[in-house]
Amino acid sequence: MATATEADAMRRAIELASRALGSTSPNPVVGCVVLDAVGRVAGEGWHRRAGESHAEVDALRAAADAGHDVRGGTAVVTLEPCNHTGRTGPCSQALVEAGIARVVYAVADPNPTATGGAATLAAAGVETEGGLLADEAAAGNAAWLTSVLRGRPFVVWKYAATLDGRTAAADGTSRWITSAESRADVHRLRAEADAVVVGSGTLRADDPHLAVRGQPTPGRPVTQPLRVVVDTHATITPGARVLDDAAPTLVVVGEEADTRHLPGVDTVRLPGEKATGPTGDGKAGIAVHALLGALHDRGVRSVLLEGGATLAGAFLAAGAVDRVIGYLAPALLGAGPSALGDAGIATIAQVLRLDVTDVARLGPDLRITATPTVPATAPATEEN
Ligand SMILES: NC(=O)C1=CN([C@@H]2O[C@H](COP(=O)(O)OP(=O)(O)OC[C@H]3O[C@@H](n4cnc5c(N)ncnc54)[C@H](OP(=O)(O)O)[C@@H]3O)[C@@H](O)[C@H]2O)C=CC1
Ligand SMILES: Nc1c(N[C@@H]2O[C@H](COP(=O)(O)O)[C@@H](O)[C@H]2O)[nH]c(=O)[nH]c1=O
Repeated sequence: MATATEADAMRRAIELASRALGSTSPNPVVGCVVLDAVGRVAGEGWHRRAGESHAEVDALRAAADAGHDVRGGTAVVTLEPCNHTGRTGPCSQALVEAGIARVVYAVADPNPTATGGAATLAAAGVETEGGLLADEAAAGNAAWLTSVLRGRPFVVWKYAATLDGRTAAADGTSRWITSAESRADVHRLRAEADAVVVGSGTLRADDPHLAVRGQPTPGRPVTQPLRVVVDTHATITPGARVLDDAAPTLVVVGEEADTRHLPGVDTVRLPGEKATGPTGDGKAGIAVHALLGALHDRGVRSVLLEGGATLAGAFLAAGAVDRVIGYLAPALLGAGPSALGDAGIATIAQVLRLDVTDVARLGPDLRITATPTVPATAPATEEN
């Protein structure tokens, strides 16, 4: 049974892990607090980016640097210590060698290549306990856990709308619907995501930049996401703002697209799919799961879908939205595009219900975070 000190240490480890959101893919975020034999904090650590030290090794090093003896102590870690030698050595071995007597972890590692750390520790005589604050730790690692379990990135669909659900005015103007506070929060979402995705409609309407501006989270280094434009017919022009060098950009085009006007631009050709279902208009677009598969192959574990309504509808119809974040401004437009296009829902019996997980005030606006009550689905690929 974990102690209150260990629970406090786990809360701290979850906070430490969150500092690296957006920086560790394809790895998880992991935090670790090492307690000495009498339960004092000896060292803290977290995994900062793929290829760098894992959280346990980072915390052991911090303890050693501070001159603390951790023999007979306890490692409290948000994810089961890994058991494999990747770019760094196995953490289970490092903990054994440091003389750690007990390991408390939150979430078992579902990754087939890394799992088994708890068994290795137990075999070496280390007491192990899993499951402490597992729900909180899993929520902090939702993107990575989703990507391991579903074989595609975790998708957050974000939109900014008036109270009557409009995302632009009738003449197409949209800057700005939401407040400066809300927009700063969107830059935090971008920094925490591996990729930001928009459709070609948004590209043409807004010429968006999509990079992180400023420093959304004080004290945390800014990581830029991959900017992704879904543009079947390669309509993007070389002068588009999204093609500057502020962050990498990937242009996703159809198999037949002519990309000769885009020398030096990173493009990927993907198969199309026709919108189906009772309300589908039959127009071809890039197949959503092929898109997510291609991003996954590039190490993308979390996607921020920033619109527009048409692409968001396709993602929802494909069961590929895991979280919805709506920024609602106390303003009315009455006309103009709505937040969501056709999502293949034809009748009220098919309505997509959401659970609200958070409501926050950002300046004058409301931010509502919600998840589909029916979990988003795995990709419809042959291996599933
Ligand atoms: N306030 C907000 O939060 C936001 C507002 N907006 C506003 O929304 C409007 C643009 O939205 P919208 O016109 O819906 O454009 P989208 O950004 O949703 O782009 C839609 C286009 O994406 C391409 N596409 C490629 N694959 C797919 C697929 N599988 N499913 C659907 N589309 C696909 C299609 O064109 P093709 O196949 O030819 O490439 C399609 O027409 C603008 O007014 C913009 O200002 C946009 C984003 C956020
Ligand atoms: N109008 C609007 C948003 N619009 C979104 O922001 C994109 C522009 O990004 P950038 O060019 O990087 O500033 C645009 O294409 C659309 O996706 N977002 C918001 O948070 N609030 C707003 O009021």
